[in-house]
This record gives sequence, structure tokens and C-alpha cells, in this order.
Amino acid sequence: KRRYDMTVNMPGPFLLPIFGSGFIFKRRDVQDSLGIVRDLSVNYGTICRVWIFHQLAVVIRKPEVLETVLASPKYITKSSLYDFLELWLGDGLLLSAGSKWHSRRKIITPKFHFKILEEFVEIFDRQSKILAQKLEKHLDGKDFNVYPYITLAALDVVCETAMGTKINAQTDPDCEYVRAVAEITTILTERFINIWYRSDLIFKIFAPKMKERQDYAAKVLHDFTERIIEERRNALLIEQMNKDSNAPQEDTDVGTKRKLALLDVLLQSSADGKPLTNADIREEVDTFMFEGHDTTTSAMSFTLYCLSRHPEVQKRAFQEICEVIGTDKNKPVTYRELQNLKYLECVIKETLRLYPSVPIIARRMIEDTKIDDYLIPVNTNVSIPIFVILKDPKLFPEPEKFNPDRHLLENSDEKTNPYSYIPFSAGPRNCIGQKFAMLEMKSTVSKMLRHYELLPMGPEPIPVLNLVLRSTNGIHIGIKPRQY
Ligand code: HEM
Repeated sequence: KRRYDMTVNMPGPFLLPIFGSGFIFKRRDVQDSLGIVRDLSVNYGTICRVWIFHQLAVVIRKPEVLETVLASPKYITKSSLYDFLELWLGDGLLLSAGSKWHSRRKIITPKFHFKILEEFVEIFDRQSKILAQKLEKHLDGKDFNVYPYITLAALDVVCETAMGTKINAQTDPDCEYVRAVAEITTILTERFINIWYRSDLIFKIFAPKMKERQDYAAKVLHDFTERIIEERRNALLIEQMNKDSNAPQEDTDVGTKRKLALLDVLLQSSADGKPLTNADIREEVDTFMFEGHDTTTSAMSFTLYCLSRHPEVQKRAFQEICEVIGTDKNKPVTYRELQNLKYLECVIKETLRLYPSVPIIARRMIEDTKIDDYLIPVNTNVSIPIFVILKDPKLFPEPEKFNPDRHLLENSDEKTNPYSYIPFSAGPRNCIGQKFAMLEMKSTVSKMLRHYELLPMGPEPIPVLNLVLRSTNGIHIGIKPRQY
């Protein structure tokens, strides 16, 4: 009653006793969660409220208010909508809150220093070379779904950079870890779409077989991460002993010459004076495995799609690649060259504007909070519909137009108002992997353009929010060998 009274003046759909506005789901396919949120934002203004039974959500897309929410260190607690991810990710960086989140963010931030990212360029390049080879079989003039190929490449990249371990997903897609990632992603997606299944109890009672499969996949993933942590911990100890005894150091795959993976940073870190335990490290590594591959897969697949449908943009991007990297398609790319692919960066940014990998984010208010003219009650989920904001005509004129040039301008919105162009969110809880992601995406997309001309073939994608933005019918393109 108190929460109802507090939000009674806020615009929002009609309320029925007990059910609240649950009927907004009834009229549509639940898969169309983006459509539901878009309609709410369009019909009820820049701030609106929705009651579903006893749960209250407030949807905000007003730029000035967004800044208040995203920039403030006070509003960093994630909404309960993220809870079902915990079984894989534990209480890692994406889900944690309070002092735990602060101390972990401090430990992990140096991993994204440009010196470390520079070392990863070799990995990006090697994996995208394999990807180019894998796509050769589609030089048959027919369209194909590029999404599954990109998923495996992104998985290889994140495994090697986060854990310092090769799983060779592209060459061995049938390995147990890769299958478990696919299985858990499918099941979590199912639980995301079917909101009843988000409750552990309902899921256990009504989908016992799926629950069994979910638990098995989670166990495979956790066991794998734990084994790697243990191996790296031992390798570090041996390194340390060798250093102490001045013995010559071996250059093994896990030796000192290897690149510093996230795992190494965590193994050498401590929180409150104590080293992190294997369980602490596991949740962070698992978080990176999830956040670091699904998001980039979505963005890279949609970028290839956009390039295939806009030949003039593709031509300009390819010209830039020839100028910056040269015309030898097999030459490994460098960090500096990737930095200099400015137009390609605009292409990726524009793709993320139209197809943001993370279309909605949400916070939970841990106390009554004054936002704009409203006092929002404690425990309200505040949702930020990134995909609606990125198509706001006031912020992005001709919002449906694919126009990478809008990001070239000195006075582009992302510079003048970082709280409008927010595919990576903004403020203290923004995406920690943003620079990593941009480098990986530039490396992979440029490699594709160096090998292939992308052709506008196959059905148009049907974007849908399934954990990240995907397409219900895949992302189809055609390819032919690139002529220099
Ligand atoms: C196109 C690629 C990507 C996009 C669009 C993206 C987007 C986002 C967004 C919107 C958030 C905020 C989530 C929220 O508030 O609920 C986020 C957080 C996060 N991202 Fe990314 N991300 C991308 C790639 C990556 C990569 C490659 C990594 C790791 C290597 C990564 C790691 C993380 C982590 C750990 C967080 C949680 C940060 C925190 O809460 O402190 N992301 N990302």
C-alpha cells in the first residue's frame, strides 16, 4: 500500500487489483520483451511505472535523470532480474554490490590497462585468422548464419585472455566446456524468457529435467574453472620458487613469458590484506567468460550484417583498412593499427546504437530514493531501456538510419553527453571490458573484410532479447573472396 501510494501519480499502464499491469504480457508473445518495454516508454513518457503482482518496476529514459542514476555511486545494486545468473556467475563483478564490488572493481581495473590489452592483440589476430579459414566453406554463393562461428571465436578469445588457457572451441566445438557453455546459455535464456522459471522453486518443480541439465552444465563449467585456477596457482608458486632460487626459468605455456591473463591478476591480488580464495577467483573468471563472449558475439555478428547491407559503408571501411594495415591480408595486425581504424570504430559504434548487445539494464533501489519529481520506494527495480534511448530522435536525429558518420563528429553525442550514447552503460558501473571489446571487434571485423566481401544475402534478422540481443532466425550474410 505504501509503495502504491508513493507511485500513484507516476504515469503507467492501467492497474488491476492484485495482478497489477500483468496483462501487458498477455497481449504479446513473451519473447517480445523489447516490444513491451518500447511500448511502455513510448506510451507513458520518459519515466513510468509498472506493477506486476507485488513487484514494482520503474522505466527511465529521461537523459538528465539517467545521469543521476548511472553516475551516482549510491545506485549500484543490481535488480533482482539478474538473480538467476548467479548459479553460473556467483557473486562476481556483474552481480556483486557494496564494498565487495568496490574492492573487486579496484583489483580488476588494471587488467584493462592498454599495456595488457596490447598483448592480447596477437590472440585476437590468431583467432580471427582461424575464423576466416572456417568461413571458407561458405564461398559457395549461398547465405549462411554467421552467429555460431563468431560465438566460437569469441569463446576462444575470452578463454585465452581470462584464463590463459586454450580451449580451441573453433577447431573442437564438441569439447565438454564449449558444450556446457552452449547448454547453460540456452537454459538461462529459456529462464529469462519464461519469467516463471526465474523462480528457483517453480523451475525445480515444473522443469526438473531442464534443472538437471542446468546443474550438470554449471558443474562442468565450475569444475573446469577450478582446475585451471589450481593449475595456475601451482605454476605461479613454482615460478616464485625458481625466482627465489635463481634457477633458470622455463618458458612453458603457463610460464612467465605468457601473457598476463585476468586469472593471474586475481591470483596475485588480495582483498582486505587476504589473498583471494579459489571460490573468489572462480566467480570473477566465470563472469568474464559470460560477459566477455556473448556480448561481443552479438555486436560482431550485427556489425557484419550491417556492413553486408550497406556496401558504400563497407567500401569505405575496407579502404581505411588498406590504408592503415596494407593489402597483405595475412599480415598480423598491430595494436596501433587497430587504434587507427577510426572509421571502422564508428561502424561498430553505429551498429551498437541500432543493435545494442545489452538492450536493458536495471538497478534495485536499496532505500526510498528521490528521482526527478518522484520518490521511488525501496526495493523498486529501476530499468534503463538502452535500446530505446539509443533511438531517441532528440538525441540521434533520423534514428533508424545506419550512419556511422554521426560518431565521427567532434560534437557527437557520446562526447557532449556520455549519458546518451550508452551501449556500454556509463558511470562507475559501466562495462569494464569496453576497450577490450572494441579492440577484439575491430580485429575480427577487419580480418573478415580483409578476406571477404560481405554480401547482402539471406533473411533479415529478427532481434530479440535473449540474455543479450540475438536474432530469432540467426544473422545471415553471404561472402565472396576479397579482390584487391
Ligand atoms: C560489445 C561488447 C560489450 C557490450 C555492449 C557490453 C555492455 C555492458 C553493459 C551495458 C554493462 C553494464 C551492465 C549492467 O549495468 O547491468 C556491462 C558490464 C560489464 N561488462 Fe561488458 N559489454 C561488452 C563486452 C564486455 C567484455 C568483452 C567484457 C570482458 C572481457 C565485459 C565485462 C563486463 C563486466 C565484468 C561487467 C560488470 C562491470 C561492473 O559491474 O563493475 N564486457 N557490459
